[in-house]
Amino acid sequence: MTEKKNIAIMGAGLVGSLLSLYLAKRGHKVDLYERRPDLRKNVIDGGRSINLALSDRGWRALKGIGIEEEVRKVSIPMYGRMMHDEQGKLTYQPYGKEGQAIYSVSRGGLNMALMNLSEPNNDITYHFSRQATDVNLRTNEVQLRNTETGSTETIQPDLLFGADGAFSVVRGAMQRTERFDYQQSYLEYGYKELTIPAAAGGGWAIEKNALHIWPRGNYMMIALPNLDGSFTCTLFFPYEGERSFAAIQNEQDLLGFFREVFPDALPLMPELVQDYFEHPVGSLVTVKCFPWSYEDKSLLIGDASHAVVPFYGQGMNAGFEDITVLDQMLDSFDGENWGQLFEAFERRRKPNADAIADLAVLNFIEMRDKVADPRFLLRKKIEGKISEQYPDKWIPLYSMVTFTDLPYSYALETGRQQDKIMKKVMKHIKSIEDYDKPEVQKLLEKQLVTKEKLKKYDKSAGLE
Ligand SMILES: NC(=O)C1=CN([C@@H]2O[C@H](COP(=O)(O)OP(=O)(O)OC[C@H]3O[C@@H](n4cnc5c(N)ncnc54)[C@H](OP(=O)(O)O)[C@@H]3O)[C@@H](O)[C@H]2O)C=CC1
Ligand SMILES: Nc1ccccc1C(=O)C[C@H](N)C(=O)O
Repeated sequence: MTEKKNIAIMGAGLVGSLLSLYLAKRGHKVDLYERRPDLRKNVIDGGRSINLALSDRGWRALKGIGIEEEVRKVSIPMYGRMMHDEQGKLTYQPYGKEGQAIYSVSRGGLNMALMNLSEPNNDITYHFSRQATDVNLRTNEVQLRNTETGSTETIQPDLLFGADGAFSVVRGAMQRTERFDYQQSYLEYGYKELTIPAAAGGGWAIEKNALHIWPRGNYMMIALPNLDGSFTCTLFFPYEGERSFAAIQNEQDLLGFFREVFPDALPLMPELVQDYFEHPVGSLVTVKCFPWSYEDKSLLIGDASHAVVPFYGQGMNAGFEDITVLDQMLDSFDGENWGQLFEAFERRRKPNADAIADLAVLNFIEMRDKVADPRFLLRKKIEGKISEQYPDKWIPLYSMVTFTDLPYSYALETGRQQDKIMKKVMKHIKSIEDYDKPEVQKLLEKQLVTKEKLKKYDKSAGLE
């Protein structure tokens, strides 16, 4: 049995809260420190939360502590993308096979569910309005400031987990150590949260079980359904340029722009002007760093070690998968050398974190631009056919990422190979019927990734 440790987790976001349950389950005493007040008692400042899309990796981690079913009840399945063109005409692209979906959940709601689940556990204690201001990695001392009273205190846990998000203070301390790699990049786009309220008679004003996209080339708006009948919309828009946040200065600019490019959405958005001018513009950052740990004392997890842009809907899922992997590794851990465990963990997760970061940026181009192209949609249909015909040899990239636990790095690499094959295949395709043409079938037989090859991925990079 592993020695019982006093563990401190910085940040009680989704990853910190879930991690606390997994660690307490193993008999450790866990204290969480969160700079925000208790979100169950306070309304958190609105206007800056992109809706979450839970998919298989996230569900697996929730299942591990037995709350999958509870969360499923408050989530809305989205079976595909619904594209709205400039005339309001709709096209649809399913995400996967029949019945496969990603699930819209509210960040606050899920965070609260995790907190409520932890609270009765005597080994888990939440400390709200406590901001970590400095960390001494060598002694594992953390300075905390009470954001309500201004008082300060110092804690010294046995183990420290940095689950304090993209701008992690724990990581900040690691950045000041020798040979710490750190890279941060911002997109030239920001986002603004807007709303489509529930329809007048109740219910959803547009298709409930889809993720809506208004793809417009170099920018887009999306909408994800909420339980109360509303949709949370997010406008992803350049900071500068002819069509940009900078170009919209007043109500007239805003309404003129929406009338022209989102004509079917405008009548559904009575609060548009207020939302737009009141809500801040959020920035879109990718953070890559290495290592993620310091000796046998501290480990970064979730966004603190790998913040990604939201376009694949995988940020939370990747953070939750960190926990699944760590938990698996704890199964065979002798309880002795935490430093070794942390190193093995970061080595295993880093290639996957890098891969999902890159995939997320690529998915922005797909969502804002490619999905408006009929050739792209045809290609997706053809891929669906290939996968139906050769289920062991071809899982589409989106499905590998979203509906399997194959390592993200494997998905990225295989996706690149598939892309090459699809370019050749599409030369012979004008309509879906062409799939059965002998030249297409012959090409596929020759080109297809073999069953063996599909299986041959580096297991050390991901789940076993
Ligand atoms: N839907 C959304 O709006 C967002 C979704 N996410 C999703 O959640 C996923 C998992 O995120 P996770 O890794 O949990 O990170 P999060 O950013 O969600 O959570 C980190 C938590 O730590 C708090 N925090 C930050 N700095 C300190 C500090 N110095 N001391 C104490 N607390 C601190 C943060 O407060 P604060 O928030 O005030 O910084 C936040 O509550 C992301 O990948 C993303 O997909 C993340 C952010 C926003
Ligand atoms: N949750 C999100 C938040 C912001 C932007 C995209 C998403 C998605 O989930 C996109 C989805 N995976 C898609 O590819 O259509």
